[in-house]
Amino acid sequence: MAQAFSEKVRSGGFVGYTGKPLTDVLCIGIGGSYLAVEFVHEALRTDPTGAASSKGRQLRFLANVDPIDVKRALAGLKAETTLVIVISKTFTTAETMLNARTVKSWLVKELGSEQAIAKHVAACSTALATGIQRVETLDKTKAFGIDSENVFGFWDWVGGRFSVCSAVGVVPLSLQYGFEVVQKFLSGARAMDVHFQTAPLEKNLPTILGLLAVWNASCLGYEGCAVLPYCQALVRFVAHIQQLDMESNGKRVQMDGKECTVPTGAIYFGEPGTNGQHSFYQLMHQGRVIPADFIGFKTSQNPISLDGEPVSNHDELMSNFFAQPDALALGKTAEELKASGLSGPGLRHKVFSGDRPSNSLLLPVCDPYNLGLLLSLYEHRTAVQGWVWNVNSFDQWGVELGKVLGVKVRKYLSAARKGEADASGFQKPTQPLSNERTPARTSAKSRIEMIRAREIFDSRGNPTVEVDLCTASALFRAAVPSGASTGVYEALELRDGDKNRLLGKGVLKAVANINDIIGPKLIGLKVTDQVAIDKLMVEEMDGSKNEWGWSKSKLGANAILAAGGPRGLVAEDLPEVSMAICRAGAAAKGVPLYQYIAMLAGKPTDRFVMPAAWQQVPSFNVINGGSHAGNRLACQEFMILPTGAASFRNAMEIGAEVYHTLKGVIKKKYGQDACNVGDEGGFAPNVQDNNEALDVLMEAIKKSGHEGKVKIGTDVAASEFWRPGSTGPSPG
Ligand SMILES: O=P(O)(O)OC[C@H]1O[C@](O)(CO)[C@@H](O)[C@@H]1O
Repeated sequence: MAQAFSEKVRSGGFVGYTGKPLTDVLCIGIGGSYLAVEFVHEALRTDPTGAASSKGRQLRFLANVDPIDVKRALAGLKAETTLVIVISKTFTTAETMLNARTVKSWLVKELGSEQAIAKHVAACSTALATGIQRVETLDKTKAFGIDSENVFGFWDWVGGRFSVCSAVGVVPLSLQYGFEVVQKFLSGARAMDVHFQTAPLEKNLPTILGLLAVWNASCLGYEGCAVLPYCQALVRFVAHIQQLDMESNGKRVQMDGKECTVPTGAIYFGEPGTNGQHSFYQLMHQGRVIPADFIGFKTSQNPISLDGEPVSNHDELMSNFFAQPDALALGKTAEELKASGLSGPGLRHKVFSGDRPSNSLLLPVCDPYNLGLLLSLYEHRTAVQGWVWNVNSFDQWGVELGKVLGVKVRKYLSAARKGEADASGFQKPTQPLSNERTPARTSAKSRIEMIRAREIFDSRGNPTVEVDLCTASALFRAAVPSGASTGVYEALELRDGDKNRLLGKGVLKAVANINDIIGPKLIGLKVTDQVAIDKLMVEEMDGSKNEWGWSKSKLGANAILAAGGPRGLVAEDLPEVSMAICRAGAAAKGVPLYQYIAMLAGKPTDRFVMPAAWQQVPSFNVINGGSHAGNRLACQEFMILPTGAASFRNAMEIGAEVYHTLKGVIKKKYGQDACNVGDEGGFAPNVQDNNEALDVLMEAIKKSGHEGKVKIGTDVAASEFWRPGSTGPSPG
């Protein structure tokens, strides 16, 4: 079937939707439905027979679900002349099916009709193998629009990584190189099958190689295995062997379900020689012991001999092929180095321990037949190891968990793009990553889209941090109070300490911490996830602590506060309340800020002293003491709150009237100079104690005619005047 189809396509008997011959083939498949086919294709590309039989044709692969791979695979292809082969044993593999749908949409767009799919898409699957699967898979391929005539089956007991000799490899390779070339490849594979089946064990190559692999991994404990083809045409061979061996034999339990008692499998890697020599061979010679397979060919696919050169280019290559295993095995002792005249401190660096195992496989030439031999040799070698270890080399449960979790993440991403999505089910490191990865930032109102900080100056001329936080719908701005007084429980704000600028009080470091560290981590997070965000900033990103608790000294309390936790109370039972995020959170919830903060703190709002009708009571800071003034008053701030006002406007009027009446009272009692104001605009008369300040204030309230409508509030800043061991406030 594959032969007839490939011949028809190659001869122009089967043409595309617009009647043009199909000269280009794009294979869509992954893992075992891709790697070996690409390896053989790469190897045949420069084989003279392969090169001749594929003239004017292209074979390409699309495996990775990364859309970049789509771009690369389609670059320069014309839909009219392209035949797509969807290769999937199950016809369900997520990456393959998405890539197939993507390319299908390209075909339909380019060719202008869904009908084109029957002419431009074929499939290799377990479609025709057994009754049930035939029906199931043919349904799937049919639903995709593929003509059942162009579905090529193979047996469902063939594992993907062992499937290149089935339709999986035969269809695309025959299309590219002609069936005759592929037949030679198959006969090489068959010859190795027969050898494996019939040769006595001591001469049985796959058995010997398989046993050596077990010996190296399980008895000698070597974890790696380097596959080193001295042939550029085998550039994708190692990738295939990596899957073949690691997916087959990297197992934890044996066939009977019991735990494996020895390590199984190995870490396969490699590069064609001599490239690898200039890369990882250093470690193989003087670092870890890594068993290696050297693969070489007596004759090159592309022989070159230059006049005047001592050897041909292939001989040059093969000199390395022969030299490297010797270097690994024999090494070089210090004595040998000394005997050759070397001495001094550098000598030890030139010692090679040797005794490093390797196999050397020398084949005649890299042609279709020998490629078949090589492929089959490694397939059987893989099976031999599995039998010794008593593991099932033909299952791959290890890839399942990631697939299942991938489905969960996919669901999350899909929901996040549409609106709300909850990342809390993921591991901690995955949560911010998945948020970062969701640029739609989902529910426009509630996701942080941008955070930008800057240095500003407060009313006292002190630099402080201001933050702009944007969601898709609004900008929320917060500036950090930069206090004159510092409570002992306060977290530690970060100042630049550069005495040449702003007396060391600059906050450019804190600003940079927001712009470069905090901000990027918060993009995409929900503004209503206040507690989690504060925890993230305070505990994970900053992480500093002092005797009182989280001190925020690393990133700076001022940096964290602008976006995150409060100026500083480190007491554990207080919620970390962010300013900018908090404002955005309140807006997202549609409640006033005070109510939102109370909600976060788990506190009721019924005792808030504000009329329900207008919600906000201005608080006027009218008498200053403590660190805010140079008087003897210990208490830092006395405030008036016009809670009996009829409206906000009325409250402002009352506040202003009391304030100016107070000025008159103070002037009369203490003189004009007592009307000077303190740090925050309150008067700073030279009163002797707190009671006297309250008396002055009460007099002003009465005099202004607002008695009964105004409450008095204070911010005493107690830790500024109460020192441990002292018996009372000082001063005043
Ligand atoms: O051929 P399918 O069914 O698309 O599967 C592709 C690959 O995915 C795996 O099942 C898991 O990686 C491989 O074993 C297989 O080769």
